[in-house]
Amino acid sequence: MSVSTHHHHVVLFPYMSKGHIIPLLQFGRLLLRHHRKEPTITVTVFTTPKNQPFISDFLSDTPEIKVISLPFPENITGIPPGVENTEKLPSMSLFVPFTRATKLLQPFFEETLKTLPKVSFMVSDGFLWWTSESAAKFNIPRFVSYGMNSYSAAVSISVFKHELFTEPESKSDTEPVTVPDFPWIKVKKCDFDHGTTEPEESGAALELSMDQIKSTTTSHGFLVNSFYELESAFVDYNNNSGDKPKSWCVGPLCLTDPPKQGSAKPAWIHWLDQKREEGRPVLYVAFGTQAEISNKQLMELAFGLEDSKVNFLWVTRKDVEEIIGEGFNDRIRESGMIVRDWVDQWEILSHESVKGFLSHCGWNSAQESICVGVPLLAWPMMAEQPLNAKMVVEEIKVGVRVETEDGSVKGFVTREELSGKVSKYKNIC
Ligand SMILES: O=c1ccn([C@@H]2O[C@H](COP(=O)(O)OP(=O)(O)O[C@H]3O[C@H](CO)[C@@H](O)[C@H](O)[C@H]3O)[C@@H](O)[C@H]2O)c(=O)[nH]1
Repeated sequence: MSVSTHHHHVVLFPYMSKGHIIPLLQFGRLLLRHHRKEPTITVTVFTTPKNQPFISDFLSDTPEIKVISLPFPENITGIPPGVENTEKLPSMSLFVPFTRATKLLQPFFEETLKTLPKVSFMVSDGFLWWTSESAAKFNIPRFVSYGMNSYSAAVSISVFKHELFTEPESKSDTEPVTVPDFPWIKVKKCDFDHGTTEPEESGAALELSMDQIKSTTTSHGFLVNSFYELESAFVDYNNNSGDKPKSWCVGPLCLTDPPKQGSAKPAWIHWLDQKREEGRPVLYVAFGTQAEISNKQLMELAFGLEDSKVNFLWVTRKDVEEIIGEGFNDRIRESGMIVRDWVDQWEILSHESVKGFLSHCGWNSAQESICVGVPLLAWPMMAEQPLNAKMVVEEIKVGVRVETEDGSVKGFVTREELSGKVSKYKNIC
């Protein structure tokens, strides 16, 4: 198959986690939209069989994007058979073996590349470090994307460059330390999640990070799902520190989501409509696709919401009633709705009834909330979420932080803290 010289073919390869898949699919949509008048671009997305249905469904408005599945590796120690997405991992402590296993896709990826029309450029996830080797073999410029914003990248780079937390005796987990390149920002060691708390696993996690960083620095560019005006000082910092590829702000990618096409309204939208008619503001509660919340913490959250007397729509992967026991659902029948389905979060956040978002501050969720003008109650749990929460609260000033009992990111949040913050927050939103 040949293509004209004016035609571009772009390959997208997202990491197998919905928080990473969604923005890259939105980027694919954006590319096609720019070339709608004169279709001169084709887009191919690579994934694995169990991720394909979600991707095809997400792209149902854009059937011209081709999706190719490569067989996900089998018999990986610790990874249950059939798990091809971090959402299905029994624990996020398996992040390193799961991510390492993706390298076994490389031969299939390269065999398939040979059969495709010439690729103009590739955007692959930073976690799939090995795709930069494939790109080099085929002479394809590779752009890297991690799904994170420029603020968290810049703060992490500065902390790493100045070795802020490398001296073992230097800082406790929760002691605030000034970031040298951004003296108005203070961070704590626990703001930087290395994916594991086990010392024997931290070597493997560090090695994986180093491979990912190395492949990033040799990439052609860095795509950031954000916009320059939101975090210009941090975009400039990233682009002025010399040795890395230039970063390009291509967001907010959530704005590429197509308008709803007259499909039947789900029950939670009806519920939000009803709250609008009653004139009751609603707090939306959701923690993305991979946060791990213990049953004890989940109960405390439920009681905190109940105590605060706020109207809330809570989207969760857990069976709240089974964990809390009978009675809770009856008590909150008037004020709360708990949903265990996949929802259209953008549709919920855009609803007039939703006046606040209790969020883990995954970057997609935080940016979606910023875009629709819904203030955040920031409860970061892992990955770069503590930095996103800091940005939202201290930099953009569109949120209030939920504090843990011991000040650490992984610490416990009490019902009193939650109900207190929700009440305080009700007054500002
Ligand atoms: O029922 C649901 C659940 C989620 N979403 C969407 O799924 C995405 C979730 O992404 P995000 O809010 O970023 O959360 P995570 O899934 O936790 O994201 C991971 O990936 C992000 C991007 O790299 C990181 O910022 C996070 O720390 C990391 O946990 C968002 O677009 C949501 O709108 C839905 O539409 N419906």
